Parts: sequence; C-alpha cells; structure tokens
Amino acid sequence: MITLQNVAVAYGETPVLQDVHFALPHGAFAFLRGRSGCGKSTFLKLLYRDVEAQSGELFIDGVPMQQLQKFELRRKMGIIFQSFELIEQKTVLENVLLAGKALGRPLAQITEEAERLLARVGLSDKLHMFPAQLSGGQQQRVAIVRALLNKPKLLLADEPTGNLDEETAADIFQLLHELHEEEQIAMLIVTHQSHEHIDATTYWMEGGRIVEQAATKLHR
Ligand SMILES: Nc1ncnc2c1ncn2[C@@H]1O[C@H](COP(=O)(O)OP(=O)(O)OP(=O)(O)O)[C@@H](O)[C@H]1O
Repeated sequence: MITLQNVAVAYGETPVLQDVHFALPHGAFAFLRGRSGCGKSTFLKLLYRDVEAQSGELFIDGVPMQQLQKFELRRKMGIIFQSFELIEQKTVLENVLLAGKALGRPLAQITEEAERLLARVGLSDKLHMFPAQLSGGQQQRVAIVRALLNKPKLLLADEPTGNLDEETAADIFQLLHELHEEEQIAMLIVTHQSHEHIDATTYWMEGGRIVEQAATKLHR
C-alpha cells in the first residue's frame, strides 16, 4: 500500500534519511527497528507528512503522495506515540471523538463506534474519566482507539510502549496484533524490543536507510 523509491529527507543541511527504498503491503503487521538516532521517527513523520521528502518518490495505493492533501492522507492513517498525546482536560470518550469530529462525521455514528472500540479494549467503565485517572497502559488504549476511530488503512506507532512496564507493553503489543486482524488494518510500529512471539515483518534501519527486511513466521 505504501512504496518509497530513493527517498531523502534532511533537517536543514543535515541529511537524515537517504536512498530509502521501502514497500509496505496491504494488511502488513510490521516493526521498524534500528539504533537510536538512525531516523525511525523521521521515517514515520515522512509517511504522515509531518516532514517532506527532499527527493524521491512516495506512493500510497499507487497514487503519488504529493497529489493528496494532508487531510486526505491522514484519513488513511492513524498514529500513536510513546507519550499518548491525550488532552488532559477532556474525558476518554471526548478524546476519542475528537478524531471523528475533525473529519466532520455525525456525532451519533462516531459515538457508537467509539463506544464499541473502547469496550473492545476493556475501557467501557472509563468513558467519562480523565487521562490522569488512568494507568499508562489504559491511556495508550485510548490513544489506539482514537487512532482507529476513522477506520484508517494504516496505523503508525512510534515506540508505543516506551513509557510502559514490560508486562503492560506485552499486553499492548498483543492488543495491537489482535486489532490488526480484527479491524483489517496494516500497522508499522517503531520499537526497540524484539517480539518473537508475534507474526510480523521487521524492517531494519541504519544510518537513515532501510537495510534489511525479515519475516517472522511462527510455527504454531
Ligand atoms: N526537528 C529536527 N531538527 C533537526 N534534527 C532533527 C530533528 N528531529 C530529529 N533530528 C535528528 O535526526 C536524526 C534522526 O532522528 P529520529 O528521531 O528520526 O531518530 P530515531 O531513530 O527515531 O531515534 P530514537 O530511537 O532515539 O527515537 C537524529 O540525529 C536527530 O537528532
């Protein structure tokens, strides 16, 4: 669904991504790994158009990304971060609904969908609580639901469990993998950990390039 050919990104004069070739198939569940500072977050920002490519070609479903308005692109993608990025003054339900309101969707429709997804991630009893009243793992579940509310085809995740303990992190990865299957959504997840028990493709980044791709197939 996403193809990059010979893409380069620089911050000012400093090159960060170069000679990037990458293909993410529809429905993929993929990790992006590599040493600190190699360019992983910048790569996600490039896909989300938070930074622009200096050169190269980027396609989404065969269409050059430059031809899409940012809002059209972001309708196809959701994103979650290590720091959850929830609005502290809004309740769980209000945080989730923001994503649907931003696209002008009818309130009744997005409320029904938000309640379904929040129940799916085990938060039906927290709808009217504020982020500070939730654990880190629960906050990340809210952020996941917010990212999925508009039924994107791709979820990008930048170290989604970086602020969580090991057990909670494993639960979140398990949840993401289940949602990937249930909601038929591709996921590209930046992570520093290996997740050998999850069927996934791992892309490795080094010095601003994607250097390797490896598929893990589990034998169950
Ligand atoms: N806004 C910015 N302006 C200038 N340089 C930046 C900016 N953001 C990132 N960089 C630099 O670009 C390089 C890649 O950063 P990036 O955050 O993409 O790496 P990363 O692989 O995600 O790192 P980490 O694993 O530590 O999060 C680093 O050298 C960083 O200092």
